Amino acid sequence: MPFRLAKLLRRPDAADLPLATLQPKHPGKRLLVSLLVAMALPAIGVAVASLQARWQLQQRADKVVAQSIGLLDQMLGNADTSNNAVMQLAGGPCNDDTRQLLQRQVATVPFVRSVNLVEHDRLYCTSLLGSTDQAIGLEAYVDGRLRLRPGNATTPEVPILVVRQARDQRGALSVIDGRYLHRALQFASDYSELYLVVGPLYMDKFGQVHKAPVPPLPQARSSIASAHFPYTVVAGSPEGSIVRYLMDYDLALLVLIGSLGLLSGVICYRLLGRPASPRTQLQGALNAKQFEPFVQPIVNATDGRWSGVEVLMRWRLPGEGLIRPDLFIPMAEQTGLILPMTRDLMRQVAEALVPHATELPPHFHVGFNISAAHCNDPRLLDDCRDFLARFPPGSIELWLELTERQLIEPTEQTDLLFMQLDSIGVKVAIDDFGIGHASLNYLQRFKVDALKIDQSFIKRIGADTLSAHLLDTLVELATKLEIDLIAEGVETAAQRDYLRALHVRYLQGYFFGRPMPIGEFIHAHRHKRDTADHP
Ligand SMILES: Nc1nc2c(ncn2[C@@H]2O[C@@H]3COP(=O)(O)O[C@H]4[C@@H](O)[C@H](n5cnc6c(=O)[nH]c(N)nc65)O[C@@H]4COP(=O)(O)O[C@H]3[C@H]2O)c(=O)[nH]1
Repeated sequence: MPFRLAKLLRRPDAADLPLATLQPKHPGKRLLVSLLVAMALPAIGVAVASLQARWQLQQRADKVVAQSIGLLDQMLGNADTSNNAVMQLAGGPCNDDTRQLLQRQVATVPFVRSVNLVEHDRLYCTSLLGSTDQAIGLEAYVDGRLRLRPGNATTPEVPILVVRQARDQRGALSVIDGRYLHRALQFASDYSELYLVVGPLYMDKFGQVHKAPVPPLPQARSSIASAHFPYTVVAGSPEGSIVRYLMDYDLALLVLIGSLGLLSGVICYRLLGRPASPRTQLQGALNAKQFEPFVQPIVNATDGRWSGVEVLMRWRLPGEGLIRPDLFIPMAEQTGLILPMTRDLMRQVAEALVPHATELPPHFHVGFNISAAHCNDPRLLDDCRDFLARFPPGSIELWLELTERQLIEPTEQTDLLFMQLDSIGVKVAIDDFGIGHASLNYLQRFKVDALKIDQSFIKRIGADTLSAHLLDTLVELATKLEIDLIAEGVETAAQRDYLRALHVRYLQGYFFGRPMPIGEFIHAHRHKRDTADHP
């Protein structure tokens, strides 16, 4: 099998594995968000409509109270006029002339039903009956001026409002018919109540008089006390009036808003069900710090000691576990996100390794994979400089491994970058060497410190003579160019022995250790050092 084909079979092309399949699934969250969106619009709509209804009812109540007060003050003012007109008769005889004068007031003054004279708190002359003798019940008059009654002896079913005027022991009483009062309270709408309150009694909008406290009117309440007489007019709406108002006037609008809310919830549910773009997913994962470094030991072939690590990125996706890099690295390279992802990886590795730098052998290799995009990004130099600066001098060697997944176009800029990297001591290795045609170009163009022999060559050790020859040739090439060799994918003792015999300097593979979190690596390294266990 040609090597390139073998390589493709070993590692599926990430472009064929849509990143969307890696998307975390949160059906509950999706439903919840959609429900919230579906409810948001109706909730706002109902809140606005309620506010508007409340405002309209309040405006209406204020207006109605002012209108009623205006009309009632006018009626009571008329009664006062009648009282004034007959005051000089109070205490005098109640003869036909007196009665005629009283009746004249009734006939000429609007709203006044009867006019009466009082002496020593007893009614002794009325426009209706002439002479009489009745106690007026002064204590029932509010401020000695006004008395609301559900009815009297003449018309027990019809409420009356008595307006009193008195001087010394004499006085006049003018009576306003309750039916006029009732008219003044008819401005109230279906959604509100309107009360005329006189002392402990009140009249409602139906003309009924009640001896009880005014019922609570919690919504759109308005009340005005007359400036001229001891009474108050109260308007307001009982609990539930706003809902009734909305149902009567805004039902169609509310149904429309509800339907729009439902529609937006359905749209939201479908949108949330759509996979996010790979870039969005990767960016989200980067923001959520879901990429983390694993390290795989690189072994010195001669003595079996761990002389370095290759840093391999892992994506810890909630609900999915660890994701292999070949499922997301190609997309990260295509979107350019590989640059910030690698920067973050370098930061994490430095943070985790620096505290243990003294435990590691001197010039410990730390290798990062870099892509074509890095080679056109001048910040790579700063990132490498920052990384090295965090370690004690001489404690580590920073290696950059170039792959062929995306071809590096050699330009003046890349030449300069590689020169600068070399000047700060960064080593460059060509990854997966031997399987792609660009490897040799890289070798010619860039100053390369090491070649990593691709795993496919190692796997075939002992399988056929052609592979053995190819491997020998690679080793010969590296020796001639005075470049270090690293063999990756070493899985058996036979492979190790073969590579040792060829004087390949560094070995990497499951035979020595799988990629692992840095904490685990430090632990394993200590154990190896203390037990001198070198396979
Ligand atoms: N069968 C077998 N496999 C072995 C053995 N020893 C090591 N491996 C695997 O071989 C791969 C070696 O890394 P690579 O060739 O640079 O290939 C890497 C590298 O090209 C890329 N990659 C990983 N991390 C990064 C990164 O941070 N940046 C970039 N640009 N690429 C990365 O993803 C590729 C795959 O990485 P991994 O899945 O970690 O796979 C790793 C490692 O787990 C072995 O004995 N047998």
